[in-house]
This record gives sequence, C-alpha cells and structure tokens, in this order.
Amino acid sequence: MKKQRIVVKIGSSSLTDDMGNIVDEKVADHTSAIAAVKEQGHEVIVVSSGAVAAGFKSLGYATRPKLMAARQASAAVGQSLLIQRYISHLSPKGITAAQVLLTKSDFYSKGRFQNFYTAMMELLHHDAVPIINENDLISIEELTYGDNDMLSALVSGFLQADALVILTDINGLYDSNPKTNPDAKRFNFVPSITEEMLSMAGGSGSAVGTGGMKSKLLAAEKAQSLGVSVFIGTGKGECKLLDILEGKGDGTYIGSPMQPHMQRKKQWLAHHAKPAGSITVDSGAEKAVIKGGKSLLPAGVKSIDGLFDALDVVDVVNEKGELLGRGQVFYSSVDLEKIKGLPSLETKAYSINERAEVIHRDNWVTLKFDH
Ligand SMILES: Nc1ncnc2c1ncn2[C@@H]1O[C@H](COP(=O)(O)OP(=O)(O)O)[C@@H](O)[C@H]1O
Ligand SMILES: N[C@@H](CCC(=O)OP(=O)(O)O)C(=O)O
Repeated sequence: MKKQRIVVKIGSSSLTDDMGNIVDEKVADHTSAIAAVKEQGHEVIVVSSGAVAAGFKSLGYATRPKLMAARQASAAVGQSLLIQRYISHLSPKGITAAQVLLTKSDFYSKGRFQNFYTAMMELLHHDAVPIINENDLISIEELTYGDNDMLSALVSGFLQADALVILTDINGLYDSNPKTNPDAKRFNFVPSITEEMLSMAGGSGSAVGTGGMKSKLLAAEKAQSLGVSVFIGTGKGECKLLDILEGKGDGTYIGSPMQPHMQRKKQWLAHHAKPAGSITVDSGAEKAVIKGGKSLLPAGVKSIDGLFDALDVVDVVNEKGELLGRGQVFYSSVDLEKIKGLPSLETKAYSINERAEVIHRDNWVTLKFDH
C-alpha cells in the first residue's frame, strides 16, 4: 500500500469514562494502533477530544459541565492530563507527540492558515504525531468549530489526507440509534451522506460525548466535499487502524478514496475566511460564474454592501439574496461603487493590478450547487 496520510479523530467516550477519568487501557489501545500504522510508513495526525471530560472532576464538578466558564476551566485542566497520557504511551514507542491547539479565528487570516500548514508539514517531516484539539479555553460561542468532528473534517481537507478515521464508541452508522433500538441495522458503506441518513442520526450515547452521530455525519459530508473519504466506527488492538485502512474496519465507510482534494486556497475561501462585505450580481453574471466557470466582471455587479479593500474576501449573492460563492476582490468597495455595471475596458484603472475582473476565477469558490 502506498504511504497514506490519515487523520484519526478520537472522541471523549473513547478516552475517558463517564466519571471524568482518563482510561489508561483506552489510550494504550489507540497509541499502539497509531504506532503500528507509523511502523508501516504512514503519517498520522490525531484530533483528540476529551479535555473537558478529563478535567471536570479535578475542579469538583460531578458531571461534564454545561456552563461555558466551567467547560473552559475543565478543558484547561484536562488538556494537560490528556497530553501527558498520550506522551507517556507514545514516547516509549519512540514517537514524539506535539500538542496543537486551534481556535476558529486563527484561520480567518490567510497568513495564519499558511503558518499552520508550514508547522504541520515540519512536524510530519520529523515523524512526530500532532495531537490537535480545539483551544477550548478561549474558543467560545461563535469562535468554536462546533465540535471536534467538524474540526477533524476541516483538518483532513486542509492536509489533503487520504482518509479521515472517526473513532467512537459505536461501530458505525445505523438506521436508528442502536443504543435505544436493538433491531437497528448498520450501513457498511455509503457513497455519500443524504438527508435521510441525517434524520436517522441522533445525539450522543455517553455522558461525555457531545455531538452524537449527527455531528459525525455532518463532518463526513464536509470531509467528502473537500475530497477526503471517511470511516466512522470502532476497533480494538494494535491492528485496528491498519484494518481500517485495508477496508476491514468495524464501522461504516463513506465515499470513495479516489476523489480529488479541493485546493487549499479554495478551502480557505470556503470555510475559514471572514467576508468583509457582499456583492450582488445580475442573472447573466450568475450564469457566467456558476455555469460558465468565468471570472466575475464589473458589468454584472448590481450593488455593493459593506466597506472592503482590494484583496479582501466578499460573498457574492444573486438578486434573490442567495449565496452563490465567495472570492477575493481586485477592487475596494469605494472603487467598485464607481465602476459597477460598466464594461471592462473602462474599469481597469481602478483595479489593484489593472485587471478588469472583480473576482478572478482562481480566487473564487462556488458555494451554490443546485444549478
Ligand atoms: N443512527 C445512529 N447510528 C449510530 N450511533 C448513533 C446513531 N444515532 C445516535 N447515535 C449515538 O452516537 C453516539 C456517538 O457519538 P458521541 O457520543 O458524540 O461520540 P464521541 O464522544 O466519540 O464523539 C453513539 O454512542 C450512539 O449512541
Ligand atoms: N474540545 C472538546 C471536544 C468536545 C467534543 O467534540 O467531544 P466529542 O463529541 O467527544 O468529540 C474537548 O476536548 O473536550
């Protein structure tokens, strides 16, 4: 098998018990499987939950706290306990672990997004295992990725991984929650996530997990849209990850491993950049950009919302207000106001690089697909 890059997401319930203790046998099982995969020359990036679950007890909370401040404080305690435990299992196997804590806003800037990539490549080059978690101490409300399932999907796309493996306490997706319905049937392979599957997926089955199967399916859908195939399931023993890579895993496989990855620049535009404003375009421009694969020209611009500079990211909407996509503009909002609706020959002088396009094709990502 060719060298694979895999992102392994490990849920809270696969690391801790309901009382907030890290279960050493669980960590030992995961780390021995990681070591076996690395032994075969593959790269492993871990996205690990469990900080809140591993920390609440030390602060005197009886169960996983729901209150934001209590969750933040628990994560600060639990994250160090968790990393300590990963290190104590990986280091005797000659594997260096690297703690990586991320906040959504870290990726708003293209520079930081790029810095993350550079650092990750350096860690992988040195054969280290990055262990990523959301920086829960400061990631609150709208600054969060939602949950680590979604974070792992974004990381797997960003690193153009060969597979995203979501390890949890259930062996795959069932047609209803098997913890409440003993007759539930498992899917071994699904080509893509459908609305029907999302409706079959319920919440968490443990006192420490958060998103349940639904958040895993949403993450799988996201990973697939970025070109990464997904496995959701469980396993035991040092061969579990190798078995999963060989198609023998105990769980559900989602999507084909042959899909092309989305370019990183387009991932940044689609999922991380914060739009500074929006541009409304007419139906001709909508057709040219979405169906024709063309750049957006000033002639199709109807109106501009917000104050932005050239090279900022903006949303592009049609006259019904539907989001069409997102891109980096070559004009400031002030200049665009002057040239909207004009033919390209008259507008170049206002552009940052004397080009006619408002948004060049290479700096554009489509977000509306039902045309
Ligand atoms: N249709 C379904 N198929 C499988 N599991 C489901 C389904 N609906 C809900 N679940 C629940 O999802 C849980 C896994 O999610 P979660 O508790 O958030 O795990 P983790 O801590 O690994 O992120 C399972 O324990 C199961 O009870
Ligand atoms: N960052 C949080 C992760 C919360 C979360 O998504 O948990 P889970 O549903 O177990 O993957 C923590 O470490 O506790």
